[in-house]
Amino acid sequence: MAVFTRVSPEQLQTLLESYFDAPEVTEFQGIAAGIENTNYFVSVKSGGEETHWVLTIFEMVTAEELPVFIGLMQGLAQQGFPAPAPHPMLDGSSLAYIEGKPCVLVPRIAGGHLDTPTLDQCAIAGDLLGAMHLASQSAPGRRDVVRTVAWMQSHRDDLASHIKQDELALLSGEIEHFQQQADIWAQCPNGWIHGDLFVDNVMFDGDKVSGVIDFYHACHDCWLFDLAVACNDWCCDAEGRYDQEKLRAFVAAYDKKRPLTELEKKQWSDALRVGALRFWISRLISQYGKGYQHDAERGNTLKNPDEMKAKLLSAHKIAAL
Ligand SMILES: Nc1ncnc2c1ncn2[C@@H]1O[C@H](COP(=O)(O)OP(=O)(O)O)[C@@H](O)[C@H]1O
Ligand SMILES: N[C@@H](CCOP(=O)(O)O)C(=O)O
Repeated sequence: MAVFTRVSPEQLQTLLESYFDAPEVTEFQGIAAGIENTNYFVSVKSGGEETHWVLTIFEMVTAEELPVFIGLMQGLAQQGFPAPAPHPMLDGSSLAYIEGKPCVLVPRIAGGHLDTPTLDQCAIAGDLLGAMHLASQSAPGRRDVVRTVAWMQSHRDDLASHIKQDELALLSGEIEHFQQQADIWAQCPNGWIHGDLFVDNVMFDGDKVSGVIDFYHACHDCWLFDLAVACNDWCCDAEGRYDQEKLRAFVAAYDKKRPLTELEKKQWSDALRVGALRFWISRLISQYGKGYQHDAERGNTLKNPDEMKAKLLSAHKIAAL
């Protein structure tokens, strides 16, 4: 369940009046999926037209952090990329508040996410990610990467007493390996990355992509990491078994859209390792970390860190492109 903030019909009406002329709410329903924010489906009639939206209330992301994400989504949408750009209010601003929390109203995307993508759908996602990287070049704003070596090291120290010795050794070794390659990563093409292009963040309506959601991990980083994070989910199962055909299809479609450099091709296995490492750490933090977000009382389901460890270990065996 993911409705952490309850909104009354009166509160919703007041909010919608800042977006629409004489709005009449025709649908208002909490969305069960999701683990971080509160989301509601909202439909509104205004000026004789009915429109469909998702109201996202932010539980973790702060009002100070949001403008850069809003600018990115709006910039991508202007380029024709299917990002649900926050709708501006009548005064032109896109960041609203409800119950003292920041919120946005975004267009409702048709369809839903896939369960297990096919080969063709992996190719579609590869093309989509390449398109996002190209389109984001003209998007405004900048957000520095959060999951740096320093971030990893500090969480490794917090996690040390919770995980097994061999896991701690693996974690430390991988962080050091990543750190030693800093000069190489600095030479890889970079820009805005989605940062979390898992299967559940790409919506399909029939055979076509209808939208991409959850841009709240987006930041400036190596594009190859974004490709790796996506492939670790789209082309690899929970036991860490890569599907080589899907991997080839995903990467080939991406490469066709945004050709990979020779250095990126060489770094492929290392990128998959870093991609898995970052999410292994974030899932461990959710489970054990200080001030962790996904506590059981809120009804959250923890994502299994072992899956990311398995992917990390398998990524060692993936050849260069
Ligand atoms: N723009 C949208 N259009 C349609 N459904 C959406 C939209 N945004 C979110 N959702 C729905 O809400 C769910 C939770 O959204 P998500 O951003 O993944 O939440 P969280 O960050 O809390 O995990 C998604 O799985 C999807 O079903
Ligand atoms: N995709 C990540 C979780 C991201 O969390 P969200 O709340 O931003 O959807 C994972 O699988 O670990």
